[in-house]
Parts: sequence; structure tokens; C-alpha cells
Amino acid sequence: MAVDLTSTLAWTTASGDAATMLDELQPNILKAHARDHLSVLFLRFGENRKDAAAAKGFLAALANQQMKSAKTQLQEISAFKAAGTGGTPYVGVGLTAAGYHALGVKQVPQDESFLRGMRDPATRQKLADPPRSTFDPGYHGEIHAVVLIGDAADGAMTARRNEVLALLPDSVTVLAEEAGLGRTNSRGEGIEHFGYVDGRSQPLFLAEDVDAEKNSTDGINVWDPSAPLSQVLVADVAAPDPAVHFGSYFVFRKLEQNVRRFKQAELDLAGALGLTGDDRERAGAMIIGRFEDGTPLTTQREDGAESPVSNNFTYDSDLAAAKCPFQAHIRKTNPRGSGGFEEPADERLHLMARRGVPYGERADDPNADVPPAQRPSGGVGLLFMAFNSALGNQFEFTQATWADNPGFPKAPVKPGLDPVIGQGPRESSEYVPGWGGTTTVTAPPVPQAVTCKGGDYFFMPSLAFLRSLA
Ligand code: HEM
Ligand SMILES: [Mn+2]
Repeated sequence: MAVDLTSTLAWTTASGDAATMLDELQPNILKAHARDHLSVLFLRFGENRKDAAAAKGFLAALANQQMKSAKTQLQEISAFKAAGTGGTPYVGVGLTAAGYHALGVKQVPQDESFLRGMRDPATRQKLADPPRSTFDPGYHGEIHAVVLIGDAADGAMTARRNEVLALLPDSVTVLAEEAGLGRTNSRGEGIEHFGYVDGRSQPLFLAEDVDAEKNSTDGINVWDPSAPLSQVLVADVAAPDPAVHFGSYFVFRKLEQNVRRFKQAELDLAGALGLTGDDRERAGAMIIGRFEDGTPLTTQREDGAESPVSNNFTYDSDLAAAKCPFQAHIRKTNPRGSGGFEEPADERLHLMARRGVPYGERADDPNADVPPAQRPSGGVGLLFMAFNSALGNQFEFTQATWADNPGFPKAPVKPGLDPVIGQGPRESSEYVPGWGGTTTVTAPPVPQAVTCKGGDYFFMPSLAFLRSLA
């Protein structure tokens, strides 16, 4: 039976075409792979025919020797849960449209944004991206491929990275390498550099994951995180059998975080809204939409909602944004049915599988109450990564039509840009200082503290395609 893309997949009982699909799909797409230690290598292939052959040999060797399937990843997770058995490192590979061209592969994934690439002026304009010349040097030129090597442990990741590098032919250049380093708060939840729990809200593609969410977190009866496979998987047209060989479009963005500026902005907003004492923490929550510990601002006026971090909420009891501002990052990027421009079912289609990892080292504790001057102003950030089945309707839509659009969501007053990731001119926004109150205060714009320093669009093909290159 053909792979049913219209719903979630029960992987433990998958058979036939669905089982083959899992055997040939890369890990980390349907479910996040452990990757607190991550190396991201950006590659460029050589120019001539011989170089293309060498690059193909490299990709096939990676698939044959270093990569595992989505199926194996899921089995490893089960084994770990059952017996604590450790898993193997993740190796993932993606190609840009230019990469397919350089390899001389005729069948190329056809997503329009992918074909244009992130370097294209039209893409840059659409996303309101800074000029490519301001990106880190490794991202100035044409990128052909990305290789991700990830593991829970540094040692295993580094060993695997060195094995991957040893396979590289001389004609393949490493243009850039990023080092992802996961961070956790005192409860062991993953956080980003501004100090907030991240990676919590995700579309879930596996029926088993939806069940786990239902039974071992705050539930799924208010916000249903399930998403059909069609929201992440795409037939791999270059593979031997696109009916069972699938891949996914992969967005990578190196987003530098000026933590000092952001933490100052939290203080400034608390001041502008007249928040006092512990309640000053609410300023940052108004920017993100969750408190640092992940407590959703729309459900609670203070932090402390117990672990596991809640995700079973919508904005239905907060349609006037008296609790959580319209412009808060998580309300802009997932209005949960309250955006006002689309039917809730259509609005959900913009969600993507986020797989980001922080990068950069710092001396201070992100959650400590220290003056902004003691915070890093550069050198740290988020390696934003996400899997999409349609870049234009997911990542690009979220960035351009939601985050960068001052008129989203539909509201009595213009919400303004997403204070975290919005790109473009910022104007003042409205806030309700008293949680659930009626009085509104206008505060100056939160300054931009996230800057894109690199990135591209890739397709992460099936293992069958990669092996077929030999
Ligand atoms: C440095 C940049 C960024 C930071 C610091 C950041 C931070 C966060 C945090 C703290 C959360 C809440 C945790 C969670 O619900 O998982 C979150 C959620 C989210 N972010 Fe970001 N983010 C960044 C970039 C982006 C970008 C570039 C996009 C997309 C264009 C994005 C889209 C989302 C989405 C869709 C959610 C989930 C919202 C929900 O379902 O409630 N983020 N982000
Ligand atoms: Mn704080």
C-alpha cells in the first residue's frame, strides 16, 4: 500500500511501503535526533566531471558507511528507553539546488524556494534578509551540500566527524563549519541563549509521539500537535523509487543573538510597563510568549508551571491579547487558530519541524539575574534548522508573512514585528501591563537582537538516492 501522507504514521507497526520509507529516510526529520553536540559542515564540490564523480562517491560512501535510517533512529530511542542502551551518532546530508546541478543529477526536487536558494536576491527581499556580504565569509559563495554530525556526547560526535572528514575527496572544499552546543536550564530542559526553554512546541508526525504527548504531558485536547506526513515528507524524485523514497527540505540559518541587547530590552520593557518585583519577569515573557521556564504567558501570569513544559493551549481565552501580546514570538509564529486571516486548519499548515541547536560558549548563566553588561553581545546564537515539505508555505511564510509583517495577526491595533526574529523597520507595540486587564500601554520597539549570519536551503534526500550515486 502506498505511503499514506495524509495522517501521522504509527512507526512501530508500519509495514509494506511505509516500512520501506522508514528504512530509506534520513533520521532527525520525523523526530528530533539527540544532537547537543553538533557539527555542521558546508561543502562545495569541484568544477569538472571528475570532481562530480568524486563528490558522488563521497555521498554514497557516507550513506553506506556513516548514516543510519529513520527506522534505526527510532529503534535506538526505544532501546534507550527500555534498557538505557546508548545510540549511534546522527549523520545527515543535504544538497542545495546548485549542489544537484554540480553533481549532474537531472531529477531535482522542484520546490520553488529551494530552486531559487537563500542566496537569490528575490529570496533575500522576501525574507528581508541582510546583504550576503554581512554574512560570515563561508556563506558568501555557492554552497553545494551540508553534512550534520550530531550526538548526545562530544566524544562520539567528534570521532564520527573525523571519520566523515576522512572520506572527503580533495576536490570537495569545507566552506564553513558550525559547532552546535545544546544548553539546559536547572531542570534539564533545553534552552536558547536568551535563557528560554526552546524546542518544546513541535508538529508531531508519529502516532506514538502523539500518544506520549497525550499520556505523559499536559495533553492534546486543547492544542493538538499532530501533523500529517505531508507536512514534512516529499517524494525524492531523484531516487530509484520515489513512491517509497522520501526526503525533506531543510532550512539552515545561523542566527546570532545579542544577549546583552535582548536582556536590556527586557528591563526596558518592564520599566515602560511599570512592572515591579518578580513580576518584571513578565516583560521577557511578553516578548517570547512563554516565561524562561516555558510557562505559557497566555495560561499563567507567573512562571512555575511544572515540568514537563506545557503545550496544550491556544489563545482562545485571550483573543484580545490581554495576557499574551499579539506580537509575542510564539503567538506570531504559531497563532494556534487565532491569526484571523485563515481557517485554523490552513493556519496549521505553516508549522515546520524545528531542529535548532544553540552555538557558542559563554561564561554567564543565561537564567541568572545579572546586569546586561555581563551578557555576551556576540559569538553566540541559534543554529536554526527546520524540516519542511514546502519552504514557501512553511519557513518563508512564517518569517515573511507572519514575523516580518507588522499587521499580523489580525488585531484592533497593529501588533508590529516579531520582537525576536522580525526583520525590517520596527515601530512601537501595544501591551496590557496588568495580566488579563483592560488598560493598554504603548511601548517603544524591542530592538532587534537576532541577526542572520548565514544559511541556505537544502533537500535531505533518501538514503537510496545517496547510495545510487556510487
Ligand atoms: C535566535 C532566534 C530564535 C529564538 C531565540 C527563538 C526562541 C523561541 C522560543 C524560546 C520558543 C518557545 C519554545 C517552544 O515553544 O518550542 C520558540 C518557539 C517557536 N519558534 Fe522560535 N526562536 C528563534 C527563531 C525562530 C525562527 C527563525 C522561526 C521561524 C521562522 C521560529 C519559529 C518558532 C515556532 C514556530 C515556535 C513554536 C511556536 C508554538 O508552537 O507555540 N523561531 N522560539
Ligand atoms: Mn529573566
